[in-house]
Amino acid sequence: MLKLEHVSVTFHPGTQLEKKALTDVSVTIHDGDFVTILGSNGAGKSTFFNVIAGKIPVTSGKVFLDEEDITEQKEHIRARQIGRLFQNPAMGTAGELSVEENLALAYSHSQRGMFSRAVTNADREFFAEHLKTLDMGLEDRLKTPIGLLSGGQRQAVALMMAVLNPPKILLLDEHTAALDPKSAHKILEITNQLIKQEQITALMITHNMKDALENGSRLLIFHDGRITKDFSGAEKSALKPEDVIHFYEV
Ligand SMILES: Nc1ncnc2c1ncn2[C@@H]1O[C@H](COP(=O)(O)OP(=O)(O)OP(=O)(O)O)[C@@H](O)[C@H]1O
Repeated sequence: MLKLEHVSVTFHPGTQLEKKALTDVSVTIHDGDFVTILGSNGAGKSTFFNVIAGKIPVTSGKVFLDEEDITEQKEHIRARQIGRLFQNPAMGTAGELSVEENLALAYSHSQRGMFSRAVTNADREFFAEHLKTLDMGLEDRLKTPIGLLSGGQRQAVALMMAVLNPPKILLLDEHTAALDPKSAHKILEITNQLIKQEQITALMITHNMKDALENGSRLLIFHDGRITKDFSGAEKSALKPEDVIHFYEV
């Protein structure tokens, strides 16, 4: 369970550049939730993720993961329990290293808290077995430098890197936005498959309203640094794009 209590973030406080990015955000994300997140540009969605990941400090408020207060915990420590994917698949993967070396780096860090690119035969088999479930032929490209893969293939590997040792929380930060429609669809399909298979608690920021409505079990809408709507269950299922666009302004 992830809980934010009265979290506010103000950038450059007390200066002319002062900007309140989050204002008194309180929310509980339950185990097994798959939360999609919508909101206009500058609404505070990425700041919300940065607070959860420990990339930026809160100005006030608290963050708890499974009852543990992680408000002051450093980003690299949280990274063992909180996975994150970005719009650009190049972020979080090392282009010059092979697919299997990238997987080994992620796996060793999540398992033992240290980075090792060494790959044993058992690792190779384990990685191939997992990649096979994606049905993209990536199990035959273990030795390929990841920088030579297409954006969609690279994002699929990044996704696998994030879930090989399933994190408590998976943050998906517009992770399909830079892909062509077919690849974006495939990555979203794989995302759903892995979340379900590994029972991961996930949050996904998207600007694609259809994706936000058709995926996940809960929808949060951000506006001006606050969560202004929180839909789940049948209420979420009944939502239509024309309902949602109205909430961007509220
Ligand atoms: N490091 C920073 N320094 C100063 N202001 C910032 C910083 N990061 C974000 N902001 C500001 O905080 C507000 C919220 O930004 P944030 O990136 O969280 O919005 P967002 O909802 O993710 O937007 P988008 O959909 O455009 O990615 C914006 O006004 C932004 O300009």
